[in-house]
Amino acid sequence: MLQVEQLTRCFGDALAVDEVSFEVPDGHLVGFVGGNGAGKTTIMRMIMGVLAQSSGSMRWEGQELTASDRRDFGYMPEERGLYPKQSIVEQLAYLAQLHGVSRPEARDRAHELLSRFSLAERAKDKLETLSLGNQQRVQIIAAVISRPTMLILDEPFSGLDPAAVDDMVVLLREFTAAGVPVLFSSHQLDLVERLCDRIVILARGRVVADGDAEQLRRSGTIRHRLVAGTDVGWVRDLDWLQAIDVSGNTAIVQLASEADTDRLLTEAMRRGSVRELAELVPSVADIYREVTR
Ligand SMILES: Nc1ncnc2c1ncn2[C@@H]1O[C@H](COP(=O)(O)OP(=O)(O)OP(=O)(O)O)[C@@H](O)[C@H]1O
Repeated sequence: MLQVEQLTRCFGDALAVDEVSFEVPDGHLVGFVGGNGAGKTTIMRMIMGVLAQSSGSMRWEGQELTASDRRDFGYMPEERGLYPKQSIVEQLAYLAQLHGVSRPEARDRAHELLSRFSLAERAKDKLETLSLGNQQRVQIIAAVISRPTMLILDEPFSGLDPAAVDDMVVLLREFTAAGVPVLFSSHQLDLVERLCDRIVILARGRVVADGDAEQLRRSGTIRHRLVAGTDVGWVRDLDWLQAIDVSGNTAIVQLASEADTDRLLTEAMRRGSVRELAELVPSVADIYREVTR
């Protein structure tokens, strides 16, 4: 498990990361979201030791995170790091060899991963001859080829087509199933909501929400939709609820308490037939907008 505690980073007078704490438990996929400049890349760089923290600490398996621990981490940096003019399979195999994998085994792994990402035919090509999305697939392979103990991936899904996203999801799930903690950043909130065991939302260098998708969604403002057999304009006259949107026989309302659901249903039935009274739980994207405002 990786634990980040009170991590802070200043650039001159600017506070880029402000006392950030969160955990990436073993076997968990943690999604890191936040607007441009929220601090995601800076935090990942500090975890990887590329950038020093101004204060705070990081722990790995309960002990202070060391350079030796980090050598076994797989990292996909924002500034993608491979050589454009070198053969793909050669540089992937070389990366695995740097981690002590024998040359034949390293080449086998490279070929296997390339074929999983539908790039078997391009193995001997130079990286720069691939499309950007396919280069991205190779960057992902580079992060995982040495079978890391932890994965830190800075926007690994950006630029991938839906098939590559699916391949990537399967791959990440294999790592988490083996107990590896995975932290990745993304702006694709639907994907984060669907995939992650835990979501950490950052705004202006601070953690503004942290939990699983269900916890986050339940923490937001829950509204109700009432659909009646006739016009529901009368909802606007009730002073114990907030009418958000009323149109014809449908109204979206915000109730002060759970008990008011029964009250609204009774009121609606007194006035005619009720077709639907449903809870509208916000999506993670709604929560994101609410907490990063
Ligand atoms: N080397 C640096 N020197 C000065 N300021 C920096 C440096 N690196 C990052 N920052 C500042 O730190 C803040 C956080 O930037 P960071 O790149 O971590 O954000 P991010 O959440 O990864 O954003 P994005 O989604 O755009 O990639 C920004 O205000 C940025 O300008």
